Amino acid sequence: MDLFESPSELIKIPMSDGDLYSLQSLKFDCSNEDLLSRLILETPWREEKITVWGKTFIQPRLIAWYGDKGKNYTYSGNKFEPLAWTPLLLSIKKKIEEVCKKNFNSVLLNYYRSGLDSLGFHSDDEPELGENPSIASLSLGETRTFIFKHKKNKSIAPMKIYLTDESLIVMDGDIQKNWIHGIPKEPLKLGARVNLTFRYIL
Ligand SMILES: O=C(O)CCC(=O)C(=O)O
Ligand SMILES: [Fe+2]
Repeated sequence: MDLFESPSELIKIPMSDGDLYSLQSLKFDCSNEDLLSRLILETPWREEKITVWGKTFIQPRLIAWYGDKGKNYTYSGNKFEPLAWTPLLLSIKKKIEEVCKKNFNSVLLNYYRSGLDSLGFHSDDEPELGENPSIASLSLGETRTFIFKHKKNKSIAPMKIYLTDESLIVMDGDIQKNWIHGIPKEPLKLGARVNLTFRYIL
């Protein structure tokens, strides 16, 4: 084995009450830069609304939902019928399934146009994901900060993870039951980021 080769397997990140894994760098057949620009250009991005305490806001990022036919999904009160898989997304899915040794049947794409885009704290605990879902999340482009906060135990400090270009994280086990996660705004960051979260819908 080449000692300087980056690991090709997921590494467990120590965390209480949940399972979190990461892989620093996942390479595809085309460069990750090409992948990022193709995803930005070729995806039919949607702006979604979210209603909080009776007030409706436009979510500060764009999204797109792909998956197997019939695998509908409710997210932030919005119901999604998935778009049909593209060859590009299927090839990314295949690679991620090999690394994770798991199958996925849907993917949510998030497009953060700049550091002004963000994602509010939430857990991915919708019933259609089942008891302890495995969610594999690929990052392309600008590094953004992923913050986990424990839901009940305030003595457990929040955890910060830097989601760098071409990194993969996998959330598993009880993580959605015990933690919320989000991506805060970082107004000084100008670069775009696309995130793909692969999920298995029952
Ligand atoms: O953009 C990210 O890395 C997080 C995405 C996420 O948590 C979600 O889509 O549920
Ligand atoms: Fe999430």
